[in-house]
Amino acid sequence: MKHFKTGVLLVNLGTPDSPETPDVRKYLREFLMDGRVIDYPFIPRWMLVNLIIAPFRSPKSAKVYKELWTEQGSPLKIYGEKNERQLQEALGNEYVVKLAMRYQSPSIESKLDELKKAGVSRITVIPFFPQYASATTGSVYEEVNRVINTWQTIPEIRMVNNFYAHPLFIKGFVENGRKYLEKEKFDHVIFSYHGVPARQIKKGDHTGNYCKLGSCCNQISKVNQFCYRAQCFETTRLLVKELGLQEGTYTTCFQSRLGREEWIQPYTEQTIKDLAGKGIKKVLAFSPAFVADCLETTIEVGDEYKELFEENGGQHWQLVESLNDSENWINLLKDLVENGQLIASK
Ligand SMILES: C=CC1=C(C)c2cc3[nH]c(cc4nc(cc5[nH]c(cc1n2)c(C)c5CCC(=O)O)C(CCC(=O)O)=C4C)c(C)c3C=C
Ligand SMILES: [Fe+2]
Ligand SMILES: [Fe+2]
Repeated sequence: MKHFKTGVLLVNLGTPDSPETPDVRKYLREFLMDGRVIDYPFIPRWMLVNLIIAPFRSPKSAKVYKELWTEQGSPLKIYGEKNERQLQEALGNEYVVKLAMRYQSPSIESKLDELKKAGVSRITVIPFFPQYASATTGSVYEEVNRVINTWQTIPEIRMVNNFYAHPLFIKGFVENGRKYLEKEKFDHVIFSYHGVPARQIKKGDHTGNYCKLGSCCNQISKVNQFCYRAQCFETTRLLVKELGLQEGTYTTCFQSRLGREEWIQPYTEQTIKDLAGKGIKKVLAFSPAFVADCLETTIEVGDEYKELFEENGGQHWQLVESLNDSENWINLLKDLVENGQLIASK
């Protein structure tokens, strides 16, 4: 029997082409005009994005992107490109590995086209989001389907949905965090995940009334297996268990709220103020919704939240780096390609 190659499409969110305001504006427009990110009808979404967010936010975001940018470019993209090479090497020449970005470049369409031209007989799509959200994983699925639907011949496609409970994902963050925990004593550990609007979580509840965004998210069951908030809590539980943290010494919270709508809670900013107000002085911060360090980890958690903590009386704030180009991350990607995902934990 002849063997044909398998394609692997790695997809991260995307980043501006440069940290200059026009490129940041172009990125924000494409990103926020996605109906899964700002899920308003087209006209109100267009007005909000083009008349309010893009003009006012772009120069401010460009300023922080300039702090993040390195000589090689945006860390999110640099790590993604390195992961593409690392995974290709780990999998060998039976596979063709390509990296795409959901927004800006390189596009999903261009990379699927390259896989088609390479003659692959099946494709595994791995969105770089540990926890499923409609705004991220859902959006990658939608775009992959849109492109594939234009093809005459549609190959076998497998799409990884999540890996928030995968042992290698947990191991990666545990090993990164342990380095700090073994060196010094922290008063508290924060697990800060990217937030989403509360309404979007409720929209994803297929029963219509199970998720109250409260203690219902404290365990994963058949009913809420796709709840982003519940998946984040599950990641925390698994990390806490492996790290041996005591009850009351850690908090799960949600960062990066945009706009006036309610987002999932507790908010990271409020958590930081509350902890500092209680006399907590030393905090170790994990950001396990991201597999690569980016604006949201390095700048928001690493710099801005550190500043907020110190302004409120905190003394020491330490960010745990993401999986980036680590061996654990490449082993996890290899396992997702070869064995599929493990849904939830026991
Ligand atoms: C971890 C997964 C992510 C979810 C869920 C998510 C939801 C989400 N994000 C916005 C708005 C913005 N996000 C921005 C940056 C950004 N977001 C993620 C990941 C998730 N977003 C990443 C990896 C990044 C960083 C990219 C980088 O270049 O380093 C930004 C842009 C930056 C800024 O101006 O603050 C916005 C805006 C919404 C509205 C949303 C849920 C609906
Ligand atoms: Fe985001
Ligand atoms: Fe929930």
